[in-house]
Amino acid sequence: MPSMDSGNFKQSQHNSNINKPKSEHFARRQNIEQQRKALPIAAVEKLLLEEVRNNDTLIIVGETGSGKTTQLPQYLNNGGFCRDGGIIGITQPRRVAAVTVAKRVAEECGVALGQKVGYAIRFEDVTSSSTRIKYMTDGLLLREALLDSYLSKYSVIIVDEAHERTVHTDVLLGLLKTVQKTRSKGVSDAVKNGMPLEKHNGSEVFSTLKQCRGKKLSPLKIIIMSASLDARVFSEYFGGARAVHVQGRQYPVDILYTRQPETDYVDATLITIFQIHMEEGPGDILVFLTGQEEIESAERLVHERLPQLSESKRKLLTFPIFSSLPSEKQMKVFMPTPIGFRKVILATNIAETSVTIPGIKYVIDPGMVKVRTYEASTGIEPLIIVKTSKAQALQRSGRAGREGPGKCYRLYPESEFDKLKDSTTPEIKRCNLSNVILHLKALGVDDIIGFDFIEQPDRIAIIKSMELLFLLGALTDESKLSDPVGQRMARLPLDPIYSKALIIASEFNCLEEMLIVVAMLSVESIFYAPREKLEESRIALKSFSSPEGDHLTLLNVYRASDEFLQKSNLVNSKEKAEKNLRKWCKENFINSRSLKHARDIHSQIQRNAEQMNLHVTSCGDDMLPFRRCLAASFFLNAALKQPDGTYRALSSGLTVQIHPSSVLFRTKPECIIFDELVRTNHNYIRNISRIDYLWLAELAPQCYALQE
Ligand SMILES: Nc1ncnc2c1ncn2[C@@H]1O[C@H](COP(=O)(O)OP(=O)(O)OP(=O)(O)O)[C@@H](O)[C@H]1O
Repeated sequence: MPSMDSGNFKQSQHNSNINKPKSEHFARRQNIEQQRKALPIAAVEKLLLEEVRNNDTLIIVGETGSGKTTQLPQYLNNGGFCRDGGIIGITQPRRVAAVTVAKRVAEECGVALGQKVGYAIRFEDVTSSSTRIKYMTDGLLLREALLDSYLSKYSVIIVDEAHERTVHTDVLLGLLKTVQKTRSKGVSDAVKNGMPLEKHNGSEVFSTLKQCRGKKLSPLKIIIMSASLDARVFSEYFGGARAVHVQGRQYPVDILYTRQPETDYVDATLITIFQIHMEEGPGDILVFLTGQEEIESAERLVHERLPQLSESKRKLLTFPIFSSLPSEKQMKVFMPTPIGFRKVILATNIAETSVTIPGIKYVIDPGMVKVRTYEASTGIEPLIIVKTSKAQALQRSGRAGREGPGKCYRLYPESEFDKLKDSTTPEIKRCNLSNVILHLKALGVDDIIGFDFIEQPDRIAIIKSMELLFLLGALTDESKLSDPVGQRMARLPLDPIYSKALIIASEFNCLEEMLIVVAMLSVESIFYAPREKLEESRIALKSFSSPEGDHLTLLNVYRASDEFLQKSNLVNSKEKAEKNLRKWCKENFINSRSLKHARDIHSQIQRNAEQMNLHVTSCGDDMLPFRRCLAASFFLNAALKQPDGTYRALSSGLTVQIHPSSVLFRTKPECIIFDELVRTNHNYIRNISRIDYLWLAELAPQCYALQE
């Protein structure tokens, strides 16, 4: 076993064990040490190190829970791959995995988080100059590449959970391939030029090289990892890279199927939760649902049914986890369950890979997932609920059996499992590519169609997205990133239309308003209207609503909540003021979780805007500049009223209808812009504002012209 670095342990300020009695702390460390030794991967530590030394690219496939994510980076660090200050970077598709795994590994190493072991996610960097093992999201590493195109501080990059094939993972793979080639070329050029090379860990290190701008670079080691990977695809992409399999799983997981298909999977989920609770032994339950609304309604239903149980059986706690939940709330699911209680975690696929949630013994998997799709012909990105792939089902069951034997209840017959797709369609094949293109252009990749993607995105989707970027002014006639609009848009972590709105809002003197509106548009449903209180919720909405539309209505809600919070802060503690705000939200039928998320996004994007020297000024009481600014940025989503009361979306020609939740549902103005198009049984448009038709030709002449 490699020796554990306990050097920082005693001085650590942040170490969670610091106040624990010595004996308790010692027992926990011993326990962790034993757990580490028992992991299947521990038996092949030396072998894996040899493989990494001998291969610049390695693919590792191993069962869920075998120890890949937590152990391999530690083995590499102990094996000398961080000598000379190199960092081992491990990417995860999701923030929650990056954070929780980093915490666990810091604990295993006995160091304070942010020292030897750290993490970085968008807007949160818990690393320091001594960090050697760094967990991060794949999106974050891509952003780092904008600042350092050689990723020169990394000696090894591990792309974890590569089977998920997020759009960020796919772009990252292409980028890493180029970086690896450039860095290796640096070495071979150095050899050609007779430059002395030092041998170290099987890699050559060179000290001065013009191509690398004098930076000390070693060839980059790339490791692709997952439990459910088609190793062949990745191996071929990396020119026949070596693939190794880590055998063995830690604890068995019993898989149970239903006899018949379920007609209502949410109801079947509730029945299964209570069945486990009543009939099975101790252990927490992890449930996979498709989204915030489904989770919140399942949570309500669990609480409605609890009083029907005997008093001793009512000790059931529910915890939701989905991506738009503020991170401190997400972290609650990782807290130990109080003695005598059973915890039910209602999660989206955010908890599907990499994470270990302590206490989970039972997993309920209805087999469904919500995905965004993209129709290049109309530019619509509908969210649809589809069946999971086999790879996802495997990952979900893998969340049980991490601390002991577990059970996974798949709410569909076994014959259905056999029919599932092996893996999920890569996101790059079903998403709007404008963000990817913006990013690649900012990285200096001009020929997008020629970029070496692991799987080529649809050509029409590329062309459509380029067209969109051109119309937004992000690309020049030569398809280069424009300066400053395109350059600035690439720096903002938002959808291109929102980025454009912020950039031009500073010219219209309404950036203060636009920052709020973009933050509010970035979260799921601010308003909620329970069926039994529809009339009351309508009255509440009226007190905020603006005759100009939903954007100004959202602005009114944000400002009213801000005013309330500020007043409350004057006479209360911070906690009390926040509690009062939640009460205020409830009274006004506002989703307090979504509002909190919007407040976080607001402070983040305001910081971005200030860093870019954009002027954060307000248009005051005159909202005309703000509405003109909406027209100048959302012009691609403009629509005109038809005689029958429906609308024609001007850029796609689609017939659309105003969603009943809009404040303009009854007024139906002549010309509008909208934020999104949702496809149910109708093409509904949501978040709408009234504009003047003439503004389109004036503010977006690249798209619209006045007819003589
Ligand atoms: N936060 C944690 N608390 C308790 N045990 C943990 C924690 N994180 C990891 N473990 C233990 O370490 C084991 C290995 O976890 P690790 O994430 O390294 O596995 P993995 O092979 O990467 O799995 P996956 O493919 O599911 O991500 C887990 O099965 C669990 O027993």
